[in-house]
Amino acid sequence: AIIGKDEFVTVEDNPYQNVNDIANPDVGSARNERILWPYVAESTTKSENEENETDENVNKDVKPREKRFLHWSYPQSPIVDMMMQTMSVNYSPNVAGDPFDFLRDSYQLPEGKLLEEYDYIIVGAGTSGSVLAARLTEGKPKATVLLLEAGKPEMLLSDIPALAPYIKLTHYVWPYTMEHQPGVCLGSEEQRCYSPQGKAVGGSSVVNDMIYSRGRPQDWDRIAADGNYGWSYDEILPYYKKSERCELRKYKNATYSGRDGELTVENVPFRTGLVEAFLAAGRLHGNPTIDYNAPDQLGFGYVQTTQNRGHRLSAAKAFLHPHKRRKNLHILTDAKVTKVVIEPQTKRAYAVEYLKNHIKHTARCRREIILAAGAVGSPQLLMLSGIGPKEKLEVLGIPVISDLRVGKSLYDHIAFPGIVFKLNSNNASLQELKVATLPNLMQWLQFGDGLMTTPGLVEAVGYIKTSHSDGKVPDVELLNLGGSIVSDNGGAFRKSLKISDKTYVTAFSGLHGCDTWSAIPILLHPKSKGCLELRDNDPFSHPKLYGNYFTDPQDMETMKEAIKYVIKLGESEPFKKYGAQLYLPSYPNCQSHGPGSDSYWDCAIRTMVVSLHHHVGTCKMGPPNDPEAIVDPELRVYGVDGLRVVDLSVLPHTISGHMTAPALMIGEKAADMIKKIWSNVVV
Ligand SMILES: Cc1cc2nc3c(=O)[nH]c(=O)nc-3n(C[C@H](O)[C@H](O)[C@H](O)COP(=O)(O)OP(=O)(O)OC[C@H]3O[C@@H](n4cnc5c(N)ncnc54)[C@H](O)[C@@H]3O)c2cc1C
Repeated sequence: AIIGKDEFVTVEDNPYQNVNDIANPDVGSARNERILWPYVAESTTKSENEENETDENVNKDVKPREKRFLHWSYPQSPIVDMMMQTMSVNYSPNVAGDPFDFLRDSYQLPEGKLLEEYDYIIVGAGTSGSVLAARLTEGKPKATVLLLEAGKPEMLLSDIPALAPYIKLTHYVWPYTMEHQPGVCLGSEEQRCYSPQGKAVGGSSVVNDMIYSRGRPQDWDRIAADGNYGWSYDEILPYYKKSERCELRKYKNATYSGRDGELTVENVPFRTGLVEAFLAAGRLHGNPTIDYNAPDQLGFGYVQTTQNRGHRLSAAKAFLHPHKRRKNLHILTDAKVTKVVIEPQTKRAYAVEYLKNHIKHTARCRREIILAAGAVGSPQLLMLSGIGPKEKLEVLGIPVISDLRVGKSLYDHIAFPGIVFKLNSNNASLQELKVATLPNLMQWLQFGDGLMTTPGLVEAVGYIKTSHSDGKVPDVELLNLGGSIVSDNGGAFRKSLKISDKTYVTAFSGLHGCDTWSAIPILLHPKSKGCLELRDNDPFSHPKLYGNYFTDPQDMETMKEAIKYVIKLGESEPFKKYGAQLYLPSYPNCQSHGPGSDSYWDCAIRTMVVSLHHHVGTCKMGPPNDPEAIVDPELRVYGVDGLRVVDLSVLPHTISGHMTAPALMIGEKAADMIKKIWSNVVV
């Protein structure tokens, strides 16, 4: 049964909800009994926006739950391939000496060897690079593409949404750490903020939290108004729609959603009751419950994710895996590009150097080299290849090809995961001991639903404008969790943020085993500007990343206001039934500040601030008269022929949302621009 507005599932009755079960009670309950999951939900709360939605309509929209084993559409490893499709072993290793290679997906060269020369070389099979490669190799005439990726293909474990925090601790990331900044990230290991990026076929989409959000129309219109033709919201919307296959329960027929793309966007099939409290608290404070990607509405909404029936859908799985046998698409994994080779006289990029199995290779290209190595990898490669600030390159002994301000701007979304409410309930929040069970794993394997589908605890997203916003776009996002930083008792969640043992244990260990709730405020448009520099001329060194967080004092004020807003939500009526009490951690370095005082929050923020790893701006896009621009609005590098950058590094500043959807959109748009330019050339 679905209960009425303003009523809530009581904590004692039913702490958890499985959305599919609610929609299909007949199918759901029987199945759940069989797979031993004890917390079968019977009810949920209707939001105000769901008033018109009859139970019948909801049920009609939701696909019946099916077993997945026998018809899984994109198997994840050769072993699974083998189990599901054939009885014969057709596996040959990708990387000699990698003991886990047999568990990973594999990308073999279709005819076993590389070509002498390619039409396009793409560096980085990440979020943008995957979609770009897929589009450039589809249709006719058949252009040849070499896609070079430093990381490895994904595997079954990276498919499980609940394991997102763990994946960030594996070799599927470049473990970048920001340079030390006094007074910031005081609670992080070595007092340095951690900012990993994905290193995998699929890039950061293999390690991210799967949240799908597109930013506000005004974000894109602002970018266009700065002289970037083709980037207004109306012009980019078709590219968002092109990738998307919208499977949202309520909004799949929205005009701004895509239905025929490869990237499934769906709600998480599992929710705790806490998300209803968050949305209800939002409504009480004037935030309607909406589709937060709707261009004309601002408010709170259930999280939308890049999952396909409860499995992570990385860019690789959506755009590369289905085309791995295309003869004109050659994908090399574990291949780290070290340099773009540019003819010094003509300034034309014609080859890349890369290392695979410790052997240096050169790959040549006829038309274009496209860097899609991400907001850290792409500027690093440009500078190693002689494109960057002259004075810096000369110091490092790198011959200068084009003197551009590469890396001079670096923006990021930063967040504060330290607001925790203690609940006087049992089983209201997600706790690792209850999530990480064999029955839950079996449920996920069989049906792709249940607790394993929760993406790093995130259940809803809200956008607000503080008194510091420009009035046009929200300046804060709230990430609502079905738990908090303590939900795994100091395990992968806080380790993936590199919060130090000392800080964590002193501040939070008192909450171990307790039910908790948290919402994380994120600064969407920090004014503080960071930068990126080469550490040296070794392509294997990590570049220096300077966050310069809170160097503009307004950022601190915005964050404090956002924290107060979350506290207001947590103290409002919908959370009363959970007995929610704000917990003020005693951080080791903040003990001289009265708990809850303004200076306490200042200190707490400086201790617990974390990066959301949403770097942008390092290869800024801009018109020719922009002295900071690295690429033009068609993403061509100024001063060099045959070289583009196609990833998030080109965005001039942050947008009001997360970054996967924009990275895919950039890949789609770039593919169209490139195809158009070369459309008259016969291969
Ligand atoms: C831990 C984490 C969580 C996140 N959570 C979310 C979220 O929930 N929702 C959301 O929308 N966004 C999220 N993001 C952000 C988003 O996933 C990324 O910003 C986006 O995917 C970046 O896309 P990209 O194409 O620019 O780069 P990437 O996807 O990072 O791709 C770059 C690729 O280039 C490769 N590469 C780099 N250098 C070289 C080289 N020299 N040679 C060969 N290959 C190279 C890398 O290995 C990588 O595979 C998260 C990011 C991270 C890291």
